[in-house]
Amino acid sequence: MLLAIDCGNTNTVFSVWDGTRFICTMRTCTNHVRTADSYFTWFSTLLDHYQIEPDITEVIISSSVPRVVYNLRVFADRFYDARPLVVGKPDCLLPQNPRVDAGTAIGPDRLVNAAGAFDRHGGDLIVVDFGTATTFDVVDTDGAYIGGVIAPGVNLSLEALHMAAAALPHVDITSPEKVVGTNTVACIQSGIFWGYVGLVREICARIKDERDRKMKIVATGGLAPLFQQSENLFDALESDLTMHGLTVIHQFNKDIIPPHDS
Ligand SMILES: Nc1ncnc2c1ncn2[C@@H]1O[C@H](COP(=O)(O)OP(=O)(O)OP(=O)(O)O)[C@@H](O)[C@H]1O
Ligand SMILES: CC(C)(CO)[C@@H](O)C(=O)NCCC(=O)O
Ligand SMILES: [K+]
Repeated sequence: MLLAIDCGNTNTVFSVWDGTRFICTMRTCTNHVRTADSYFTWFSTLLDHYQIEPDITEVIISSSVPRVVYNLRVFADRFYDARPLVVGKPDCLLPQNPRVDAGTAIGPDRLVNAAGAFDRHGGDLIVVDFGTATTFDVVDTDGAYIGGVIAPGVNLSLEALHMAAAALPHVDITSPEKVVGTNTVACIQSGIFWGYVGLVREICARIKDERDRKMKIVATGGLAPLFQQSENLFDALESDLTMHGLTVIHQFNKDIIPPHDS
């Protein structure tokens, strides 16, 4: 079985793929001081809890935080005797090569999203991911990642207001019914929610204009459902898009490099 690991700047997600479906998904905070032993303690405790005994033989990692990769490599090697594929490293090939400015270190999560979305929907896509950052990944007709947009994430924007303004409390995102808030919390919620609705609409419209073609908008990330329920901004909503992309990239590398006998 395959263990797929997606390390974002806020959360790290482990999912076990049995070849047909994800049999479990576990989430922890991203922390570069976490050791291989500590990942295993956390992971095996949850596997015990769910009474799952997966036969993990392969590991793939996508990490937006370069510093965590070392300990995850040690984790894969020590506990599963596996040499992980790491997205963005030269030995991890992508189904389609990205077309961006030379020297650009594209976020592995964006490459993975592009591969996962192309596998499910074909080309000419905008993938919107509501993570620590809100990213837009543009996928060309042939499935290549060709660039996109990076905006601050929803929770980051809420936190920034609280941090910078003495009188503004920490507020959780919600979809307000009205635009005009009649208290401080409602005013902030309105600014963030409707502000992001506008941001998503405007950026997608401008990408379609610039590309001069029809494009499908696929959304993922924790807050995508909130925007979809209220405003129907996306053509598809897929909570497992990054994990799916990891299985696609893993399979692609397996198919082109058949395992040795012996
Ligand atoms: N209704 C909601 N209100 C507030 N937070 C929410 C809500 N629904 C989901 N979330 C949050 O969304 C987050 C999951 O989002 P996701 O995994 O896409 O991004 P992330 O972990 O924040 O970012 P990254 O992947 O960059 O680490 C979780 O932290 C969860 O608490
Ligand atoms: C934009 C984030 C933080 C989103 O997770 C990540 O993809 C990243 O660190 N990207 C590097 C820069 C780039 O993608 O162009
Ligand atoms: K993410």
